[in-house]
Amino acid sequence: MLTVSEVLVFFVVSLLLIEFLKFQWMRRRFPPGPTPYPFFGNLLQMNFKVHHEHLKKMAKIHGNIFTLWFSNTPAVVLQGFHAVKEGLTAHAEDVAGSLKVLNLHQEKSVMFSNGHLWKQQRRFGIATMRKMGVGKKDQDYLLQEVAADLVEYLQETNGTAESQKSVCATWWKCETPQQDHRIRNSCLVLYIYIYMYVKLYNIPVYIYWSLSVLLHLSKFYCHNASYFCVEKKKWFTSFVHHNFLFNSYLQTKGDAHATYDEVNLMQTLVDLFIAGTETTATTLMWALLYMVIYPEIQEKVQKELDAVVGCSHVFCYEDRKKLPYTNAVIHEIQRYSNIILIALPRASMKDTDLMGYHIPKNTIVLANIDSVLADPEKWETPDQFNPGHFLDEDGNFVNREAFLPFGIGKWHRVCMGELLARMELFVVFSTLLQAFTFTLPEGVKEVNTKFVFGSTMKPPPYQLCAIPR
Ligand code: HEM
Repeated sequence: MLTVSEVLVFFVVSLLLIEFLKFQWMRRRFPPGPTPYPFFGNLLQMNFKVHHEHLKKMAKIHGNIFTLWFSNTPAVVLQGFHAVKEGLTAHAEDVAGSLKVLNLHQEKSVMFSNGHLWKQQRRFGIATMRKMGVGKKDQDYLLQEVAADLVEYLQETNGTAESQKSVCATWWKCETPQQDHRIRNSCLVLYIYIYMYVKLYNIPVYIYWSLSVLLHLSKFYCHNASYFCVEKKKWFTSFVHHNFLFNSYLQTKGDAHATYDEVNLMQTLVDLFIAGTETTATTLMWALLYMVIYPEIQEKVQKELDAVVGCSHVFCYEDRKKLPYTNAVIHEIQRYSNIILIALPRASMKDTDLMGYHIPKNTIVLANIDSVLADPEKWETPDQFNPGHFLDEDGNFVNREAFLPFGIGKWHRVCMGELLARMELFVVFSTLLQAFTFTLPEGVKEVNTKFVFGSTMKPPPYQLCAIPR
């Protein structure tokens, strides 16, 4: 006769065995991958997070396309340039679904929508950005203003250094009321938010300030943001009502299949805030950190700026063509800092074949951008900061096909703000390096460059000095 505990053990073992066999049965339809454990899938092997180092190890064992199980949910990972390119261009239409198809998100706006709604919102967003001057001279002017304000701000904050005008404030000392270091670290990000986006979208400063603070400090992401929109709808609507963007949105109403409504509008704005603010600001933070770590590269950039355009030049995006070294450094900053390790998760819209494997409909597809930007088959020195990756033997700028920090594909889910971001990075970075030399504060010898894992990979908190040139 079996005791109660023996029955229990038998029951648990049978359950585990059934789960294990179920996994094995389901796995046969997917690309290979590490063995999933009952209930957890591969979560235990991954320490419950998708870390690029884990993915690298798994790709070595299972190849450039493999399956991970998040509990019972399979995700196909594309690793390295060829797999990512094949998945996101040759099969772009098939894997362009957002996670809505898996019922994980409410379908609204751009990032988390599909089909007609996504196309219409995305097309509207791109057209509106163009209308507002993105990619044109108008945006250059705005960015020049932003950059000039930033320079002025840095010049003014030299108060903390008693003896020297030359030592400008260490950046986190800008006016933060709280002492929480995370808030202090956010300061530069917020500062850049305000200056860039207030001007680009023509919205009153205090709105951007409060929204940025809310988004950033309260971790007001995704569903929280929609909650925010719904709860604060009246307030929000009254402010966007006066805005150019809202007006142009309303003008497009009247189409029988139109997806333009206030909730979509607000969610699109939130998407643009989230996707467009932290990314560029984080890249700029890496940019200055690398200039401090590689002073010889900083010096070379400054020499090029001085020789080609001079010290009082006001930069526009077109200037990049005359400044190949500076342009190469900015590209290398993006490649090396690699702030978004994995593209937005997508889902297969139908059964499809990818690199010889069958991918069933509604499977999550993760394109590992990090593995592309550090693909040893595509970069001469993937683990080194080397602007030479983007220069030919004569010092001319060269584009590299594996440079995909914005994703890939002319239309399908590739970053909507790529041009805007490129312009921002070029104009702000060049202006700052023309005006200042960045160094470590006195007494600081070492800098930690191990990124802080989050929605974007940020540098750890650091301090630097901006010395006027
Ligand atoms: C350095 C700056 C930036 C980087 C590295 C970056 C990178 C990316 C990446 C990797 C994706 C996912 C692409 C994919 O899944 O294939 C993305 C999507 C997106 N980005 Fe950016 N981005 C940047 C700046 C911006 C800016 C300035 C904006 C807007 C003003 C923006 C708006 C968006 C939107 C709306 C999406 C979702 C597109 C869709 O689902 O159709 N991004 N970005």
